[in-house]
Amino acid sequence: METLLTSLNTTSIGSNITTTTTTTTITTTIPTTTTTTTTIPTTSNNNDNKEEEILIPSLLSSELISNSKNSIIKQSKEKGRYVVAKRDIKAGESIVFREEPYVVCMNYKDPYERKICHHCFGLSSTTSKSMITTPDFTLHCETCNIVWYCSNYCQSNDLTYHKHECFTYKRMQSSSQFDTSCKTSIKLLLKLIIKQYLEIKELSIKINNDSSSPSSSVKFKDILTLETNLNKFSTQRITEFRMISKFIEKTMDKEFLKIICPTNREVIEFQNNLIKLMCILECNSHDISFTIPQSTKSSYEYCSIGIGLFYHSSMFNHSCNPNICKVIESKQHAQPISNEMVEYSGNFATHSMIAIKDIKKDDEISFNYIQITLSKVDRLKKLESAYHFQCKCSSCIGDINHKPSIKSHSQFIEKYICKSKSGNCSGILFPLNDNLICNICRPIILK
Ligand SMILES: C[S@@+](CC[C@H](N)C(=O)[O-])C[C@H]1O[C@@H](n2cnc3c(N)ncnc32)[C@H](O)[C@@H]1O
Repeated sequence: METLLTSLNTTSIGSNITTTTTTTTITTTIPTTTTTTTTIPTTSNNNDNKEEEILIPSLLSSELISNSKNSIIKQSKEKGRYVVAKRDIKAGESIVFREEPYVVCMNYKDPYERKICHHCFGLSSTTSKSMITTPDFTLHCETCNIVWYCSNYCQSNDLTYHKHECFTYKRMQSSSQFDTSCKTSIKLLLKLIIKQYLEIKELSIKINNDSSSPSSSVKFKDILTLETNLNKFSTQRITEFRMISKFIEKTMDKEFLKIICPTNREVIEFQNNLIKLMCILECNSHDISFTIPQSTKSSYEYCSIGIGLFYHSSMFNHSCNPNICKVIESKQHAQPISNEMVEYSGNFATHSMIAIKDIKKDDEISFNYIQITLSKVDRLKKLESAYHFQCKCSSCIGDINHKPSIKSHSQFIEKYICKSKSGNCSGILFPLNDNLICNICRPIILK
């Protein structure tokens, strides 16, 4: 069968920030989505031809974000939902603070797959200056040989997911049907399905125990409200999605599938849902990128090592002239948490959306899904093919050869690059409570 070249590739929705001293690039990646018609409210019901902006307070997503003191969600027919500043926001402030991924996975066959824990995303060494000399983990799944862990703790916690995905991983290795990036997307898709399964199971336990502990976190039903752009994908692409869907259905544990889709009708729904989920992942997933130490002294490279789906961060639209960027709290220094470091809970792929410019109340808050240093023609082409929209941002309207200024990015980096560790840490400082913290060396730096 034909290889799915670049299938479900993670096109980055992200800001690219490059430092001069190190090669740090902050890239947020939201892969393209396909939309499901039912759950996403549109403005078209009553205003078919009007480009009217409306607030959508009743929408799940906006309920989840409603606690934000910084932003509110609006919607237009042309741009779908988008985030708007509720008040003046200063450069350096966090817009969505410390959002943990709903699902996350390491890239398939990533060069660093044995040096970054597949569960917590912590690095195998917190001191090594070079990834070449950083030791490989020894703990791994001996059945599939795809997942590697920093500790028994992470391995046993990951089992909740891994026991359901291991067989598919194994089959994926010998399959020539899909390319590497497609296999990464399949990994993330599996996590999404397993998460759905775990939620169903959790719910039934709660019902049986008559427990009503409320949970405020993002749920699978919220994920289904993300943009899918379903009708905008080519027939060929949907055919590719169907192949992936069949592969997953064939390789996943039958008992497991029975829980998700107990009836025949639900099996068909499951197949259609997989297509929808693939669309959602394409339009909404983010690159997980870390600043990785290189062999040259004080040199770092920002590398994409995985992908994740972040619900709240998926509400931000793209602009080639962005006013926020995403910073991953790479937990490279997870283990040696000392008294002077913050207590950390959560996944190391947790990220923050940070203002890189002063933003005025009522301004749209957006970041760049793709590299803004590309030419306008290339940007428009990429956004259209990967995210299914025509960019009409200030940088795209006008001169065909115009390249957006990256001055604001460099200025931001200048100000928010960590200068600790004899001035060569090169992490990114992000706000935590009333302080700033470096995403690499993690000492608190008072604002
Ligand atoms: C991550 S979602 C952003 C939120 C989305 N608008 C929604 O309603 O859920 C990405 C999708 O939003 C739309 N989008 C993002 N930026 C846009 C822009 N500048 N203009 C028009 N549509 C945009 C595209 O359909 C894109 O695939």
